[in-house]
Amino acid sequence: PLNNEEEDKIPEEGTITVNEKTVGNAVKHEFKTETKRLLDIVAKSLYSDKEVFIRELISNASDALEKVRYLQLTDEKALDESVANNPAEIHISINKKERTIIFQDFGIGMNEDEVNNNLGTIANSGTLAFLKKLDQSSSSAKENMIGQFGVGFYSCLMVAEKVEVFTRSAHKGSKGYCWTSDGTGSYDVAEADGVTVGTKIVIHLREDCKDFADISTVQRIIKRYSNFVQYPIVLNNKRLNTIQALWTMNKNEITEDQHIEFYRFIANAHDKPQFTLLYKTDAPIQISSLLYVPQYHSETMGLGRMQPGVSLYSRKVLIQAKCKQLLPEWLRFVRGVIDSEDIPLNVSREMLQDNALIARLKNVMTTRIIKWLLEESKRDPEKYKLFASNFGNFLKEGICADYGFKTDIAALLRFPSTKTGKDEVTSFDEYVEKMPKDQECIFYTCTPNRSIVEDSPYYEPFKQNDVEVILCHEAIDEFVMNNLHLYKGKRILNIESQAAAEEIAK
Ligand SMILES: Nc1nc(Cl)c2cnn(Cc3ccc(Br)cc3F)c2n1
Repeated sequence: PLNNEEEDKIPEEGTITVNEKTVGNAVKHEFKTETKRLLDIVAKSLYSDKEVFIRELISNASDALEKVRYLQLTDEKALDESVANNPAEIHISINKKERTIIFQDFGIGMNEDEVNNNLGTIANSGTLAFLKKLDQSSSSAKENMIGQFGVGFYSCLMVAEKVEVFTRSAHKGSKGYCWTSDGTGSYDVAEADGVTVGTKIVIHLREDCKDFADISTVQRIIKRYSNFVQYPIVLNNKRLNTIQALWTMNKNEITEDQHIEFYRFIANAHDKPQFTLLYKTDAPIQISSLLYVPQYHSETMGLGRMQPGVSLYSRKVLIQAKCKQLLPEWLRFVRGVIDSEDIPLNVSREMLQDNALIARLKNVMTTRIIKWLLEESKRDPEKYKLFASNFGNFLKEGICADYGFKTDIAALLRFPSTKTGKDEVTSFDEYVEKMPKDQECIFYTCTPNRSIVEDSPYYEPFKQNDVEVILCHEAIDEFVMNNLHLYKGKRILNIESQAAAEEIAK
């Protein structure tokens, strides 16, 4: 929610005027049937909530700015002179009275062909084929860029009773065009004068979508989805996006204060992170991630179950906040961002459920997080001991619930034993390392405290043979040890079991 002075700061009235004039007659085009079907699919299912049209148009504008900046660097002389004086910004202007929201970018713009084809391109590849490709994990970034441009734009037809697009390509000598449609069956294209290089999209909102002409609604949506877009987003003359997408920077460029600020922003937290991981990889999928382990967590204070806290981004644009499918439940204490350009921007909440790519992303990230925690345990054993004790329950849940990573998670556990000092702990690896050569099992006992073990008859033979016994004080430990059952080939036995009595009698 906006606090008052901030609300005051943004003028109510939009500042983008529409002075373009069409020249000559408009050419009417029927939407190809494929296009119409795609329109329906997009309007009805592809987007879980209408508000994402703002994200989509901002993303198109950002891509368009990227393209013109690239051309300025590589082929300056091909560009219209006016380009050099245009701001590399995205302007959004809303007008409550007229019920309009206008997006203007000073990007690469479109020529007549693109105006006609960018919408058609994806429909040409067939609606279902397109949607299947959208869902495929292998689709490369450039492929879904087309999808991005085309489908993204469609989304504004979900909220519009009429759309006017004024665009002029940045390439020297290009004419300006005006594309208009009410999203039903056809669209008009006409040449236009007075068009600035780039693209201006004037959306006349439907009655039931007038909220998108409300300043605080639009500000909230932009902050939520597009807060990390690399170009300034100016809403009614107020610059919005300020926090940098830290995860795209290099590790040594980021200060600890930036981490703390970013962590508090994305985790909506007030503490500091105790562990930080900046992880990027290009194969098997492109991932840029910045993850944090909080200092504290709410489950110990019985304040209810922590909600998963990692958000899914694609090229700095939010896809899904606190996405449940990104990590297994037992890692719900991890906070941060996972950004993958291979995820189609338009993927909807439903598609995340069984998306093959998401499942692979989850596997890669779970493996990397376990490795990260193991590294932290070696970097600072004392600090890690505190983490293992405060967050041990999450790890133990991972062993009981999460197949495939049991042994790796077990290596992260820390327990006292009959050989550790009072406040000391040991690990399975340490236990196995210290074991006599001929010992083949790991022994443990579940006991409320250490002193009870000393007098236990079961412990007697282990004491005699100076065999270390792991001490488990938590109820869940019995399940953990049973579930684990083996650690690196060593059976894990409760000293009260028959098997243990046989082992120690050898
Ligand atoms: N902002 C922006 N800039 C550029 Cl360069 C392009 C290229 N395609 N698109 C999507 C799109 C396609 C057709 C129509 Br009509 C409108 C529209 F937004 C773009 N949007």
